[in-house]
Amino acid sequence: MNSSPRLDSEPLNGNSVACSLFLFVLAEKSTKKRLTRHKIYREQMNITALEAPLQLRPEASWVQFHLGISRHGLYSRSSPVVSALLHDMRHFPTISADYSQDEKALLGACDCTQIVKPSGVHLKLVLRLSDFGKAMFKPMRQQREEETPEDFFYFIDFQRHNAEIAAFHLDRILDFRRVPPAVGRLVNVTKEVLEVTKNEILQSVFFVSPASNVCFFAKCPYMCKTEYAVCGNPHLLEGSLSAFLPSLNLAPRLSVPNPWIRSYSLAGKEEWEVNPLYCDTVRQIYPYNGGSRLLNVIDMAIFDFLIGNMDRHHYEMFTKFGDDGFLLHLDNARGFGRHSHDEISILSPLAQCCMRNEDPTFQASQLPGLTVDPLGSSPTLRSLSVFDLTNQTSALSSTQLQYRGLIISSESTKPSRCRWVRRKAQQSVPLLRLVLRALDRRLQIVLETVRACVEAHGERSVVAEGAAEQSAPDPGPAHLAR
Ligand SMILES: Nc1ncnc2c1ncn2[C@@H]1O[C@H](COP(=O)(O)OP(=O)(O)OP(=O)(O)O)[C@@H](O)[C@H]1O
Ligand SMILES: [Mn+2]
Repeated sequence: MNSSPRLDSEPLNGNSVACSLFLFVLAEKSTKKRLTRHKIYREQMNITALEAPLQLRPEASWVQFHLGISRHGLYSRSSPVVSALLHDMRHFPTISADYSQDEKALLGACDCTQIVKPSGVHLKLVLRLSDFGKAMFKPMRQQREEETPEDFFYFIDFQRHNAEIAAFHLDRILDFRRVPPAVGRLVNVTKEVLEVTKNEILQSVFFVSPASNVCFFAKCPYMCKTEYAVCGNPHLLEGSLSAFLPSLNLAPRLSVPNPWIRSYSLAGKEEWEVNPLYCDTVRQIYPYNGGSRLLNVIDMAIFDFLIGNMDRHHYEMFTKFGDDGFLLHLDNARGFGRHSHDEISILSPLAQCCMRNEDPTFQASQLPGLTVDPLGSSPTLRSLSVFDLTNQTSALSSTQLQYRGLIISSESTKPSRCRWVRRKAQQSVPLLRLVLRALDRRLQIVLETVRACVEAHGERSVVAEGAAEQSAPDPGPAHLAR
């Protein structure tokens, strides 16, 4: 188990969030030298300074997002914070940019033992916005409508920025609320990254391509070639912004290897791939031998099957919520790669853990967005219509709006770019329909799997009544901030 560095810290409260904000400002103020150097750099580069207003607002959407995290999920069902946060992440100017911690590990700038799996090819940046909120920026690496080639291994698959966005909306529709809010944005890599970053290494990896576009790449020990760079057009680069979780100091998280992890080598096979009774072993081992952890892993498998994500090597949890806290569905960039193929192996935790007796496999409330009727002649899904393009439910229109968010956010940009984005969006409409069809199809497979289990072992031993949270022996604190 790969645990986060500070498991023993005090519970997070509102004061400590405010305190950390002030510490941040103090830290920023105290690094005068660095700022001076940066100022000189900006003057040399003839860059107009984007001065950050040192104003911290406790009502800032990202602060409210952090304070609203509870043992039931990252935000509450009716939380107004999410839309405010999405708006702010899309519109607020950046005041700084840096590599993420795991990318820094590759540069020797931090302790590699604290990093789950450093990845250099996946260029991503941490952007700080003018309200001091942070977001993880994943740039567009391939055309939106491109399917992953059949011969690609999942671990060399591209990261898809739009998969991060779509996964957030699907997770929200399913009522899991375990994916940090994510939004699309056109980032001006010159103004919003190069001109605001204090990281000299990041500054040094910028270059202008033969087509006069501004590009940059990750400094990494392998595959550091300009063909792996990302480029603006000439400055604007489409990407996803995911809201940052509270820092590990304030809200420690565990990173746990997924028991159904895949082999990250060309020929290797993991035990779950060859042993159909693998779940019986997992079920006997802490923490999967009690509480709702195994059910949560099954939730995650269902989510991953729906989005087609084979890259769930670890999951993270807030330590404060204990063993039965929710699993964070972080990093969904390898979802939605192939709408024409359903990867059944992702459902293995659900299929293999179909229980024969005692402990029921499913909580009736497990898929809160779904009405699971495993014995019904045709499995029904309360929110099936949200995936149906012809059925305009409010949930659907919000999803579409977000898919179209990239177009909306481009309206303020240059006309040529607007036309380009609009053309792309038009091209992606048939794709959207294929993805929605895949979701419908996969949902039927999930419900079919549950039904087969019920048919084999009887409903009473498969489906339990009551919420998983209520059955937890020690529910722990309800709120991250209390
Ligand atoms: N929204 C977030 N807030 C805070 N930390 C995050 C967030 N998203 C990701 N991280 C941290 O950054 C790490 C890397 O992120 P992510 O997995 O999305 O990128 P990646 O390039 O796919 O990396 P890897 O190859 O390690 O999976 C995560 O394991 C997590 O600890
Ligand atoms: Mn990843």
